[in-house]
Amino acid sequence: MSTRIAFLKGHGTENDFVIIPDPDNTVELPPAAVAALCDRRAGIGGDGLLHVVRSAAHPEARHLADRAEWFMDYRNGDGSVAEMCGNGVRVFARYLQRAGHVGEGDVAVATRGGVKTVHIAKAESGGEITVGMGKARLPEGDVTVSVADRSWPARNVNMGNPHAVAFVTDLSEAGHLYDPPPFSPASAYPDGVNVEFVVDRGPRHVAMRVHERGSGETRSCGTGACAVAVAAARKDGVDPAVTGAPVTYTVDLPGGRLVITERPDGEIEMTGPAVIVAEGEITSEWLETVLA
Ligand SMILES: N[C@@H](CCC[C@H](N)C(=O)O)C(=O)O
Repeated sequence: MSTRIAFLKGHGTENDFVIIPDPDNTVELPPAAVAALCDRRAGIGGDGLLHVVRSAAHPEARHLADRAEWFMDYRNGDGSVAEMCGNGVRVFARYLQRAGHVGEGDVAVATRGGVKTVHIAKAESGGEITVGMGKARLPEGDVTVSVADRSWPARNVNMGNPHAVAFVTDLSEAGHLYDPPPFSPASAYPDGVNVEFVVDRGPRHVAMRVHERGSGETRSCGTGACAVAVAAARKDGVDPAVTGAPVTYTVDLPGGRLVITERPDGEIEMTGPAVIVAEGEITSEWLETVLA
């Protein structure tokens, strides 16, 4: 018997996602199914997938159910699991709003990186979505990233997921980011890394490209933009914990603009657009064929 699985498609600054609403956690999504759904030619297409599940119905989030009704079970486009997705959690909140599960204002979302508070602004004030991303960790130690025969020193920044931030003189320097940029030492990122290449655009303003772990080069990465803002601030000699004042960076990405503020207590907020583009149904015959 054929069943149909509802899906939506959304993006945040062109970091795009297949969204699978599944409140009771009944849809099986093995890595091969996620990769097939995210395939841009033979599937729906996306940098990643947002599996929308009630926290109480998911073994990884049950313990968070009293703090956040919904769990973002995030997957990369290759089917791998990641701790956090900054654009994804904003698109996730937009889906909850569209489905009538939440209204404008604050919503708590459980992620593998902890509970995040997402604020949906009123439509009349632009409707942008802000997420409290938590604090950055800056592990000590030199890191190097390479593309083809070029190498750059990079800053190790952890936003719940791992990042290597390399400042370059021109964004074209990194060439084609088809493959994951090799890094050293291997011990810096035992589970792989997202790599950002960054240029200055002016005071508190940078632009970046990113190669995402598990997805390839994408047009935006929210956790990456936060990692870049923190690395840029430290490079500019600014640490809100020392100055006692928040600092805001504008981060331009190929897919749009994100605004990142780091507060004196280390908490980081990211604001940007989040859009639902389409909705439809996946046929179970297709999924079965793909998984056979
Ligand atoms: N696009 C995301 C990050 C998604 C996870 C990342 N690829 C990883 O494996 O850590 C974002 O907006 O933060």
